[in-house]
Amino acid sequence: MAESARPVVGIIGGSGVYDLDGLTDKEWRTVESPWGQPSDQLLFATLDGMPVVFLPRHGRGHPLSPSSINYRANIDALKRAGVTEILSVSAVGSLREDLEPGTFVLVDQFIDRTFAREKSFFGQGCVAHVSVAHPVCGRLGGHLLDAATETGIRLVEGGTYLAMEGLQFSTKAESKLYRSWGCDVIGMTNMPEAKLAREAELCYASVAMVTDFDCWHPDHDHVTVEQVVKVLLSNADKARSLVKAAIPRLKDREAACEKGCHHALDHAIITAPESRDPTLVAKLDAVAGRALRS
Ligand SMILES: CSC[C@H]1O[C@H](OP(=O)(O)O)[C@H](O)[C@@H]1O
Ligand SMILES: Nc1ncnc2[nH]cnc12
Repeated sequence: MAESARPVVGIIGGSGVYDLDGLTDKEWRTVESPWGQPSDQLLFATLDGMPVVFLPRHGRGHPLSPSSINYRANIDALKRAGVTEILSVSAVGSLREDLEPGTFVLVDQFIDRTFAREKSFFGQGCVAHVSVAHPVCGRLGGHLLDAATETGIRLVEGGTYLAMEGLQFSTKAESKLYRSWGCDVIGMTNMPEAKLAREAELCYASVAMVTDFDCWHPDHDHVTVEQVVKVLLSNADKARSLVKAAIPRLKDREAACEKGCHHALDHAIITAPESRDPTLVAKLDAVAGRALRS
Protein backbone atom coordinates (compact mmCIF):
# COMPACT_ATOMS: atom_id res chain seq x y z
CA MET A 1 0.00 0.00 0.00
CA ALA A 2 2.73 2.45 0.98
CA GLU A 3 4.59 2.00 -2.33
CA SER A 4 1.42 2.71 -4.31
CA ALA A 5 2.06 4.91 -7.32
CA ARG A 6 -1.48 6.15 -6.83
CA PRO A 7 -1.80 8.77 -4.14
CA VAL A 8 -4.90 8.61 -2.01
CA VAL A 9 -5.15 11.75 0.07
CA GLY A 10 -6.81 11.55 3.45
CA ILE A 11 -8.16 14.76 4.93
CA ILE A 12 -8.78 14.99 8.66
CA GLY A 13 -11.13 17.91 9.21
CA GLY A 14 -11.02 19.59 12.60
CA SER A 15 -13.44 21.91 14.38
CA GLY A 16 -15.72 23.57 11.84
CA VAL A 17 -14.61 21.35 8.95
CA TYR A 18 -17.03 18.43 8.96
CA ASP A 19 -17.17 17.86 5.21
CA LEU A 20 -15.56 19.01 1.98
CA ASP A 21 -17.53 20.48 -0.90
CA GLY A 22 -16.60 20.14 -4.56
CA LEU A 23 -16.06 16.38 -4.29
CA THR A 24 -17.72 13.91 -6.65
CA ASP A 25 -18.69 10.22 -6.28
CA LYS A 26 -19.24 10.79 -2.57
CA GLU A 27 -20.03 7.86 -0.32
CA TRP A 28 -19.85 7.63 3.47
CA ARG A 29 -18.63 4.14 4.40
CA THR A 30 -17.97 2.39 7.68
CA VAL A 31 -14.38 1.18 8.02
CA GLU A 32 -13.80 -1.32 10.80
CA SER A 33 -10.54 -1.10 12.75
CA PRO A 34 -9.07 -3.55 15.27
CA TRP A 35 -8.09 -0.44 17.28
CA GLY A 36 -11.69 0.49 18.01
CA GLN A 37 -14.13 3.05 16.64
CA PRO A 38 -12.93 5.76 14.27
CA SER A 39 -14.50 9.19 14.83
CA ASP A 40 -17.08 8.61 12.11
CA GLN A 41 -17.66 6.87 8.83
CA LEU A 42 -15.14 7.83 6.15
CA LEU A 43 -16.24 9.86 3.15
CA PHE A 44 -14.83 8.25 0.01
CA ALA A 45 -14.86 10.64 -2.95
CA THR A 46 -13.03 11.96 -5.99
CA LEU A 47 -11.41 15.33 -6.56
CA ASP A 48 -10.10 16.14 -10.04
CA GLY A 49 -10.04 12.43 -10.80
CA MET A 50 -8.05 11.65 -7.66
CA PRO A 51 -9.36 9.46 -4.86
CA VAL A 52 -9.72 11.26 -1.53
CA VAL A 53 -10.96 10.09 1.84
CA PHE A 54 -12.33 12.56 4.37
CA LEU A 55 -12.71 12.01 8.11
CA PRO A 56 -14.22 14.57 10.50
CA ARG A 57 -11.91 14.33 13.51
CA HIS A 58 -14.60 15.00 16.11
CA GLY A 59 -17.33 13.21 14.13
CA ARG A 60 -20.15 14.91 12.25
CA GLY A 61 -21.86 17.27 14.71
CA HIS A 62 -18.73 17.30 16.91
CA PRO A 63 -19.75 14.67 19.50
CA LEU A 64 -16.14 13.72 20.35
CA SER A 65 -13.83 15.73 22.60
CA PRO A 66 -10.07 15.85 21.86
CA SER A 67 -9.47 13.35 24.70
CA SER A 68 -12.14 10.89 23.57
CA ILE A 69 -11.06 10.70 19.92
CA ASN A 70 -9.63 7.28 19.11
CA TYR A 71 -6.58 8.51 17.20
CA ARG A 72 -5.28 4.99 16.58
CA ALA A 73 -8.55 3.86 15.03
CA ASN A 74 -8.64 6.98 12.84
CA ILE A 75 -5.15 6.50 11.44
CA ASP A 76 -5.61 2.74 11.05
CA ALA A 77 -8.95 3.22 9.25
CA LEU A 78 -7.43 5.79 6.89
CA LYS A 79 -4.60 3.43 6.06
CA ARG A 80 -7.06 0.56 5.51
CA ALA A 81 -8.93 2.89 3.15
CA GLY A 82 -5.74 3.10 1.06
CA VAL A 83 -4.66 6.56 2.19
CA THR A 84 -0.99 7.38 1.52
CA GLU A 85 -0.84 10.98 2.75
CA ILE A 86 -2.83 12.90 5.36
CA LEU A 87 -3.72 16.58 5.31
CA SER A 88 -4.90 17.70 8.72
CA VAL A 89 -6.88 20.87 9.33
CA SER A 90 -7.11 22.26 12.87
CA ALA A 91 -8.26 25.25 14.87
CA VAL A 92 -5.55 26.70 17.12
CA GLY A 93 -4.92 29.52 19.51
CA SER A 94 -2.06 31.91 18.80
CA LEU A 95 0.90 32.29 21.13
CA ARG A 96 2.43 35.08 19.06
CA GLU A 97 1.38 38.68 18.60
CA ASP A 98 2.01 38.51 14.83
CA LEU A 99 -0.14 35.40 14.29
CA GLU A 100 -3.52 37.06 14.37
CA PRO A 101 -6.86 35.28 14.27
CA GLY A 102 -7.54 34.32 10.66
CA THR A 103 -3.88 33.43 9.99
CA PHE A 104 -3.01 29.99 8.58
CA VAL A 105 0.16 28.27 9.78
CA LEU A 106 1.87 25.26 8.24
CA VAL A 107 2.96 23.65 11.47
CA ASP A 108 6.28 21.78 11.35
CA GLN A 109 7.02 20.93 14.99
CA PHE A 110 5.07 19.83 18.04
CA ILE A 111 5.45 19.73 21.78
CA ASP A 112 3.28 16.96 23.13
CA ARG A 113 1.77 17.76 26.53
CA THR A 114 -1.14 15.33 26.18
CA PHE A 115 -1.27 12.58 28.79
CA ALA A 116 -4.58 10.73 28.57
CA ARG A 117 -4.37 9.17 25.12
CA GLU A 118 -3.06 6.02 23.50
CA LYS A 119 0.02 7.22 21.65
CA SER A 120 1.41 4.20 19.86
CA PHE A 121 0.32 1.19 17.84
CA PHE A 122 3.29 -0.67 19.28
CA GLY A 123 4.00 -1.93 22.79
CA GLN A 124 4.41 -5.18 24.69
CA GLY A 125 4.83 -7.98 22.16
CA CYS A 126 6.04 -5.76 19.35
CA VAL A 127 8.19 -2.78 20.29
CA ALA A 128 9.07 -0.07 17.77
CA HIS A 129 10.67 3.34 18.10
CA VAL A 130 10.10 5.62 15.11
CA SER A 131 11.79 8.96 14.66
CA VAL A 132 9.53 11.99 14.89
CA ALA A 133 12.38 14.48 14.73
CA HIS A 134 10.67 15.88 11.63
CA PRO A 135 7.03 15.02 12.29
CA VAL A 136 5.63 16.80 9.24
CA CYS A 137 6.30 15.60 5.69
CA GLY A 138 8.32 18.21 3.81
CA ARG A 139 7.00 17.04 0.45
CA LEU A 140 3.36 17.34 1.48
CA GLY A 141 4.06 20.65 3.24
CA GLY A 142 5.69 21.93 0.04
CA HIS A 143 2.52 21.15 -1.93
CA LEU A 144 0.47 23.08 0.63
CA LEU A 145 2.79 26.07 0.33
CA ASP A 146 2.49 25.98 -3.48
CA ALA A 147 -1.28 25.67 -3.17
CA ALA A 148 -1.32 28.69 -0.88
CA THR A 149 0.60 30.74 -3.45
CA GLU A 150 -1.77 29.60 -6.20
CA THR A 151 -4.91 30.46 -4.25
CA GLY A 152 -3.55 33.68 -2.73
CA ILE A 153 -4.02 32.37 0.79
CA ARG A 154 -1.32 33.51 3.22
CA LEU A 155 0.20 30.43 4.83
CA VAL A 156 2.93 31.03 7.39
CA GLU A 157 5.71 28.50 6.82
CA GLY A 158 6.66 26.64 9.98
CA GLY A 159 5.54 26.85 13.56
CA THR A 160 5.57 24.85 16.76
CA TYR A 161 2.20 23.49 17.89
CA LEU A 162 1.77 22.88 21.60
CA ALA A 163 -0.62 19.96 22.02
CA MET A 164 -2.46 20.21 25.34
CA GLU A 165 -4.84 17.68 26.84
CA GLY A 166 -7.77 20.02 27.51
CA LEU A 167 -10.65 19.97 27.66
CA GLN A 168 -10.40 23.31 29.39
CA PHE A 169 -8.36 26.00 27.66
CA SER A 170 -5.05 26.95 29.33
CA THR A 171 -4.50 28.99 32.45
CA LYS A 172 -2.68 32.26 31.93
CA ALA A 173 0.45 30.83 33.59
CA GLU A 174 0.44 27.85 31.22
CA SER A 175 -0.10 30.07 28.22
CA LYS A 176 2.86 32.25 29.24
CA LEU A 177 4.98 29.16 29.87
CA TYR A 178 4.32 27.82 26.37
CA ARG A 179 5.26 31.21 24.93
CA SER A 180 8.51 31.12 26.89
CA TRP A 181 9.20 27.72 25.31
CA GLY A 182 9.01 29.29 21.87
CA CYS A 183 5.72 27.67 20.87
CA ASP A 184 3.71 29.45 18.19
CA VAL A 185 0.23 27.94 18.33
CA ILE A 186 -1.76 25.79 20.72
CA GLY A 187 -4.35 23.10 20.11
CA MET A 188 -5.64 19.82 21.52
CA THR A 189 -5.58 17.30 18.69
CA ASN A 190 -2.47 17.08 16.53
CA MET A 191 -0.80 14.81 19.05
CA PRO A 192 -0.75 11.85 19.02
CA GLU A 193 -2.27 12.07 15.54
CA ALA A 194 1.02 13.07 13.87
CA LYS A 195 3.05 10.46 15.76
CA LEU A 196 0.61 7.70 14.81
CA ALA A 197 0.64 8.77 11.16
CA ARG A 198 4.42 8.38 11.21
CA GLU A 199 4.16 4.92 12.80
CA ALA A 200 1.68 3.98 10.07
CA GLU A 201 4.18 5.18 7.44
CA LEU A 202 1.86 7.91 6.16
CA CYS A 203 2.92 11.40 5.12
CA TYR A 204 1.31 13.98 7.42
CA ALA A 205 1.00 17.76 7.23
CA SER A 206 -1.08 20.07 9.36
CA VAL A 207 -2.71 23.37 8.48
CA ALA A 208 -3.47 25.30 11.65
CA MET A 209 -6.12 28.02 11.48
CA VAL A 210 -5.63 30.64 14.19
CA THR A 211 -9.00 31.33 15.79
CA ASP A 212 -7.95 33.34 18.87
CA PHE A 213 -5.07 34.75 20.81
CA ASP A 214 -4.72 32.37 23.72
CA CYS A 215 -5.29 33.90 27.16
CA TRP A 216 -1.70 35.28 27.50
CA HIS A 217 -2.73 38.18 25.29
CA PRO A 218 -3.61 41.34 27.22
CA ASP A 219 -6.66 41.96 24.99
CA HIS A 220 -7.91 38.37 25.16
CA ASP A 221 -8.29 37.49 28.78
CA HIS A 222 -10.46 34.44 28.04
CA VAL A 223 -10.74 32.08 25.11
CA THR A 224 -14.36 31.21 24.36
CA VAL A 225 -15.82 28.65 22.01
CA GLU A 226 -18.04 31.42 20.64
CA GLN A 227 -14.95 33.40 19.59
CA VAL A 228 -13.30 30.33 18.11
CA VAL A 229 -16.38 29.27 16.14
CA LYS A 230 -16.94 32.78 14.77
CA VAL A 231 -13.42 32.91 13.30
CA LEU A 232 -13.67 29.30 12.17
CA LEU A 233 -16.84 29.87 10.22
CA SER A 234 -15.33 32.78 8.36
CA ASN A 235 -12.16 30.80 7.53
CA ALA A 236 -13.29 27.23 6.94
CA ASP A 237 -13.91 27.92 3.24
CA LYS A 238 -10.35 29.18 2.86
CA ALA A 239 -9.03 26.04 4.53
CA ARG A 240 -11.10 23.88 2.19
CA SER A 241 -9.79 25.80 -0.86
CA LEU A 242 -6.22 25.34 0.30
CA VAL A 243 -6.61 21.60 0.76
CA LYS A 244 -8.42 21.26 -2.55
CA ALA A 245 -5.66 23.13 -4.39
CA ALA A 246 -2.95 20.98 -2.77
CA ILE A 247 -4.42 17.59 -3.69
CA PRO A 248 -3.98 17.69 -7.51
CA ARG A 249 -0.32 18.61 -6.94
CA LEU A 250 0.23 15.07 -5.68
CA LYS A 251 -0.98 13.49 -8.89
CA ASP A 252 2.43 12.75 -10.42
CA ARG A 253 4.49 12.42 -7.31
CA GLU A 254 7.05 9.63 -6.87
CA ALA A 255 5.45 6.59 -5.24
CA ALA A 256 7.73 6.45 -2.21
CA CYS A 257 8.07 9.69 -0.28
CA GLU A 258 11.64 10.93 -0.63
CA LYS A 259 11.46 12.22 2.94
CA GLY A 260 11.17 8.61 4.13
CA CYS A 261 7.62 8.72 5.55
CA HIS A 262 6.60 5.56 3.70
CA HIS A 263 9.57 3.68 5.18
CA ALA A 264 9.47 5.06 8.72
CA LEU A 265 9.45 1.55 10.21
CA ASP A 266 12.45 0.24 8.26
CA HIS A 267 14.79 0.30 11.25
CA ALA A 268 12.29 0.91 14.03
CA ILE A 269 10.98 -2.51 15.08
CA ILE A 270 13.27 -3.96 17.73
CA THR A 271 11.36 -7.05 18.86
CA ALA A 272 12.78 -10.20 17.24
CA PRO A 273 10.31 -11.98 14.93
CA GLU A 274 10.19 -15.05 17.21
CA SER A 275 9.42 -12.88 20.25
CA ARG A 276 6.50 -10.99 18.69
CA ASP A 277 3.00 -11.45 20.02
CA PRO A 278 0.95 -12.90 17.13
CA THR A 279 -2.22 -11.16 18.32
CA LEU A 280 -0.57 -7.74 18.24
CA VAL A 281 1.14 -8.53 14.94
CA ALA A 282 -2.27 -9.36 13.43
CA LYS A 283 -3.67 -6.08 14.73
CA LEU A 284 -0.73 -4.22 13.18
CA ASP A 285 -1.40 -5.64 9.75
CA ALA A 286 -2.66 -2.43 8.11
CA VAL A 287 -0.31 0.05 9.76
CA ALA A 288 2.87 -2.02 9.78
CA GLY A 289 2.30 -5.06 7.55
CA ARG A 290 4.90 -3.89 5.03
CA ALA A 291 7.65 -3.66 7.62
CA LEU A 292 6.61 -6.72 9.62
CA ARG A 293 6.64 -8.93 6.53
CA SER A 294 9.92 -7.63 5.07
C1 LIG B 1 -13.63 24.40 19.23
S1 LIG B 1 -12.25 25.05 20.07
C2 LIG B 1 -11.23 23.76 20.67
C3 LIG B 1 -11.06 22.58 19.75
O1 LIG B 1 -10.71 23.00 18.43
C4 LIG B 1 -9.51 22.36 18.06
O2 LIG B 1 -9.83 21.11 17.44
P1 LIG B 1 -9.29 20.68 16.00
O3 LIG B 1 -7.81 20.57 16.10
O4 LIG B 1 -9.93 19.36 15.73
O5 LIG B 1 -9.71 21.75 15.03
C5 LIG B 1 -8.81 22.21 19.40
O6 LIG B 1 -7.71 21.35 19.32
C6 LIG B 1 -9.91 21.76 20.28
O7 LIG B 1 -10.20 20.40 20.10
N1 LIG C 1 -6.60 28.79 22.56
C1 LIG C 1 -6.75 27.51 22.26
N2 LIG C 1 -6.23 26.55 23.05
C2 LIG C 1 -6.37 25.24 22.73
N3 LIG C 1 -7.02 24.81 21.65
C3 LIG C 1 -7.55 25.72 20.83
N4 LIG C 1 -8.23 25.59 19.69
C4 LIG C 1 -8.55 26.82 19.25
N5 LIG C 1 -8.09 27.75 20.11
C5 LIG C 1 -7.45 27.10 21.10
